[in-house]
This record gives sequence, structure tokens and C-alpha cells, in this order.
Amino acid sequence: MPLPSDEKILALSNDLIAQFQQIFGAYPGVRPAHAKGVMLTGTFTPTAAAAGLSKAPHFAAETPVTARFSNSTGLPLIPDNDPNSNPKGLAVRFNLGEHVHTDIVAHSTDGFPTRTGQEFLDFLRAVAASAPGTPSPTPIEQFLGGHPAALAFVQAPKPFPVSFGTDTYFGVTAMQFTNADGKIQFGRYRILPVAGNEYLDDEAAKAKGADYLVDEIGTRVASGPVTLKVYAQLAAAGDVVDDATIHWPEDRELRELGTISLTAMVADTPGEQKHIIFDPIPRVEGIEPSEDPLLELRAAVYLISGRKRRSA
Ligand code: HEM
Repeated sequence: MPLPSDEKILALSNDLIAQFQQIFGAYPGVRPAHAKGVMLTGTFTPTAAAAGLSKAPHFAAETPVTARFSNSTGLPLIPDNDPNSNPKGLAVRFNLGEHVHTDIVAHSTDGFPTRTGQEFLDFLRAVAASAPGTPSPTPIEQFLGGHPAALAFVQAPKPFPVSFGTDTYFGVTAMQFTNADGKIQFGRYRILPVAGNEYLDDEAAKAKGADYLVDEIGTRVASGPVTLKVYAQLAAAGDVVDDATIHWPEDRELRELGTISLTAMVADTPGEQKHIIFDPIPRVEGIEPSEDPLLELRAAVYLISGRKRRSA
């Protein structure tokens, strides 16, 4: 996983990490975003249709996976029932061989507030400048007023799941898939719980404990595998494939790629969480990143942040 050489991307990455830390506080050894999480292991079993989309090795054979479910924000102790802990995150690593892997990084809201990293930094700066008591229109009100996609993301319903295993997770940025015949198709990952989507109403969520999701997934996996199906929503000709703020129509084909079956908690979850650095760029034959500007930037942000975490 190399760092880009583009100085602008590196500077923006450092600014974004610093901005998260300004908002949430700096907690060495934990992530500045999606700080609270839990890790499980299992396997991914591809469908026959997966190889028709991509020649990537995990779409042709059963592959061991490592998954991390997480809460939003850089607060390592954020209660699982705090509204700011939504959207939830799911990062999945497909372990293809020793030190060879490819990842999916997804969250439970379909979309993202901004098209670019610089705009996302502006969004975070507006949040930071809008503490309670700031006269209206606050910087964040002004930002949302001029950025309809950010407003739509902020206003999108973000219900509390009953379990990390009953939420849907969206890859948000498009990938470019190539199959063995050289056919290229763009798609966005969508990961659906086999148990079905199950959510709590606000009253039920308030009554839950601060670690209800982290505790629940341990109980759930002790009584059987937690299973999620991986799909790609496939772009049609003319769909915009380089802008995470633009949704594709819901009638686009959802190609089922396989099933993630999580069977055990990671034994040393704190140690593994500190060590593992997920990569939004697939870096595997058969799956290329799209031109979405978030991808290269996030790969740099996660790597810089992860290296700091490992050395803390
Ligand atoms: C400019 C855009 C974004 C920025 C600056 C950003 C920033 C970050 C940072 C700093 C981390 C912690 C990384 C680490 O220390 O390992 C993180 C983790 C994460 N982000 Fe983002 N993010 C962005 C977009 C997204 C998008 C579009 C998604 C959903 C598709 C997403 C989902 C996640 C998830 C699930 C994690 C936790 C990964 C893990 O478990 O290690 N982020 N993000």
C-alpha cells in the first residue's frame, strides 16, 4: 500500500486528520474517525456470477476474511446508541495470501456529503466552527445551504440497527471491474445482512446500553455465523462513476457476488484494531479504482493515520 507522491494529496490528508482530531480530540493508538469498533473473522464464498464481473481471485474461490464493524466519529468510547455514532462502518479484508489482500470499506448511509476531499475538509471546518451558541446562520448552516448533497447526506435517515449484523453497508465510491474476457463494468458495493435489515426506534435505542452493538455481535456469533451478502450495483451507460454524491437509479442491476460468513471474534481485538490499516483502493487484478477523487485521497489518509496509530 504505497503513499501517493502528490504533495497536495499528502498535505490535504494531514489537514483532514488534524481536523478530525480538533473536533474529537487526539487519542493516540486509535482511529481519528470510526474510532470504536469490533473485529471478527470468517470466510467469503463467491457466487458463480462473481467471476463474470471480475477476474479477482476472491471471486473465484473461498477466501478467509477479517471484518471490522465500527461507529462514526473519533471518540473511542462513543455510546453505540449516540446519534453521532451513525452511520456505522464495515471494513472487510479478503486475505488472498500472506501479506496479499484486498479490502472493501463501507458505511451504512448510501452516499457521502461531498464530492472531493477539499470540500469534506471545508465541511469539517464548518462543523468545528459551529459549536452550540454560535449565532445563526452558523458556518455549518451556511455550508449545508450551499451544498445540497451534504444537506441530503446529513438529513438522510440513519436508524440504529438491532445488530451490526442487521444493517446494510454501502461502498459509495464506484470500482472498475474487469472479467477474464476483458469486459469492463463499473459498480458500487452493497453489503446486505442475510438476517434482514432490523432497526430500533428512537425510544428502544435510548433504552440500550452504551456497548449494545459491540456486546450483541459477540453473543450473536457465539450462536452461529453472522452472514452478509456482497452485491455490486452495476452502472448503466451514462451513469456518473466518479462522484460519490450522485446516486444511480435503484433499478440498476444488483449483482450478487458472494456471502461473507463471520464465525468468530478476533481474539486480540484491541491489538488487531491498532494494527490493521484498511485500504479503499482494491489493488488486485480485476478491480481498479474509478476516477472518484475520494479514493486516492482516502487511501493516503488511512495509510498516514494507520502508520501513526501503529507507532503510538
Ligand atoms: C474525504 C473523505 C473521507 C475521509 C477524509 C475519511 C477519513 C477517515 C479516517 C481518517 C479514518 C480512520 C482511518 C484509520 O486511521 O485507519 C476513516 C475510517 C473509515 N472510514 Fe472514512 N473517510 C472518508 C470517506 C469515507 C467514505 C466515503 C466511507 C464509506 C464508504 C468511509 C468509511 C470509513 C470506515 C468504515 C472507516 C473505518 C475503517 C476501519 O475499520 O479501519 N469513509 N475514514
